[in-house]
Amino acid sequence: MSKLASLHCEACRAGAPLVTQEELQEFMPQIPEWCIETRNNILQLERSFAFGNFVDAMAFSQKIADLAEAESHHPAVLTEWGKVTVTWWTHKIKGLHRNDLICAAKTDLLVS
Ligand SMILES: C[C@H](O)[C@H](O)[C@H]1CNC2=NC(N)=NC(=O)C2=N1
Repeated sequence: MSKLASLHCEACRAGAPLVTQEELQEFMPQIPEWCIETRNNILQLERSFAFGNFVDAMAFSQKIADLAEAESHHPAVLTEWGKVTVTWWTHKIKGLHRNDLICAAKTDLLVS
């Protein structure tokens, strides 16, 4: 298990620090399948997962929901036939927080 995946989220609060470039350089190698996207000037972590059908995609989506509730940190999830796209960012600070890196790493562990 990566160091990131062993961590837990802290409570989201306005004014929390955005993830730094140094933190990105340190942690992104632990989540190599994830891309950093910028939408409406908000940095987001995004990865797609492939499945053989819709039922498996939905089951994986439920695992993500369970993770989100456990960490009180929630992604955007697009569930399609054979594909789930997961996007993590922190709404309160309109950008990336360490929580998002942690949840991306934990999301990778959900793939059976
Ligand atoms: C009250 C509740 O804990 C907060 O609104 C949490 C819920 N989950 C969250 N998830 C994400 N991704 N960003 C947030 O700012 C956020 N805030």
